[in-house]
Amino acid sequence: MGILEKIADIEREISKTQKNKATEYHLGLLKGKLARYRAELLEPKGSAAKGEGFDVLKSGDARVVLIGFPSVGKSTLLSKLTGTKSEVANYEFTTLTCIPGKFMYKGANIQLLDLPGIIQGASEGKGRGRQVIAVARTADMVLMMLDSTKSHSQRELLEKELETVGIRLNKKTPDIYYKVKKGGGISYNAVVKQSQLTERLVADILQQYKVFNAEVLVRQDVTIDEFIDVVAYNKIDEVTIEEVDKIAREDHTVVISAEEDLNMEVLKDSIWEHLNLLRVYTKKHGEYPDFSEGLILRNGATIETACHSIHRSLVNDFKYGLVWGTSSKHNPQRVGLSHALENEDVIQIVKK
Ligand SMILES: Nc1nc2c(ncn2[C@@H]2O[C@H](COP(=O)(O)OP(=O)(O)OP(=O)(O)O)[C@@H](O)[C@H]2O)c(=O)[nH]1
Ligand SMILES: [K+]
Ligand SMILES: [Mg+2]
Repeated sequence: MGILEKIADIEREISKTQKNKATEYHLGLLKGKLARYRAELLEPKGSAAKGEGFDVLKSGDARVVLIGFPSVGKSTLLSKLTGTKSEVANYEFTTLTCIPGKFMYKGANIQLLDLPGIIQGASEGKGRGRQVIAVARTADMVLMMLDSTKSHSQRELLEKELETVGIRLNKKTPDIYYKVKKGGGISYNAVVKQSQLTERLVADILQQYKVFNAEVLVRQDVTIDEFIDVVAYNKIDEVTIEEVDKIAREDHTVVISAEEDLNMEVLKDSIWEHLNLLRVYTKKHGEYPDFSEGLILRNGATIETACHSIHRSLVNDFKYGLVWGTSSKHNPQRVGLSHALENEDVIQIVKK
């Protein structure tokens, strides 16, 4: 009998078995067996090793990837947030490939990817570890998901697993460019005013990597806060209010119940915050801004970036821009292409 048939057999038996005290033990055994077979399906063999079903086209303004141990509720969350159906079941390894969905928040189109649960040893290729991790690398943000009913050591285990493969949590790669030189020490150049980074700090960090001569260019304000990831603790409907309160106090944590629809807006908001996207509104001369639509831009965007996202050739016709908002010194401020935009700015482009 093939493995798929064995799985189907057990699933049939589970669905036929009435759930009560007397059958509890038997059902437990069946679920364990099912999880083992499904784990086998996950082991890369032959063509499956190439990662079929994991190559999902990027779409939207940003990509968020769900990573967590089996059965924490990743697929439940995907279904809830995006309306895309991803199989949900109370046994491990229900999801075997990458399932994409998308949701809109504050005008941004966010792609959310559901993946198989990762297991300890994923970093060495266990389960679909390699494929899952390869997908995680393409993400703008990794959303770590944990089960509130399980031991708190999970968080550390998961972080360790990801750090082993170089997905450094809470430490998003900042936009720093450096070129190693033969001599001359460290030459440091920041295009944007730095609130925390200093030449000395950069030299110290590089020294740790045995780099003593390099040309360093920093293109954004590198702050510690930018490196923070979001951890979602699911199934809070299953634990006491005291427990929820305790978990919620951990850093960068959102407590949710995907099934009971608890705190979904808070989660979406943390995702938005974490992605560091900007929403900028455009207006035409003599008209009110269109607040129903906006341009979704990356952090660090300028008037030039905004022009590109409005129309390919707009930059060629650009005379000057007008800006109302927190990035302008007065309202409106007349600006050039290099003016850096901030969230909720309103802009008007004046053509030649
Ligand atoms: N009580 C409770 N149960 C939940 C919640 N979210 C998911 N579940 C249940 O947890 C089980 C696993 O959910 P899934 O969404 O399949 O979990 P998963 O992380 O996608 O699992 P794998 O794909 O197998 O790794 C199912 O029985 C869900 O009904 C929740 O918020 N509260
Ligand atoms: K599951
Ligand atoms: Mg799943």
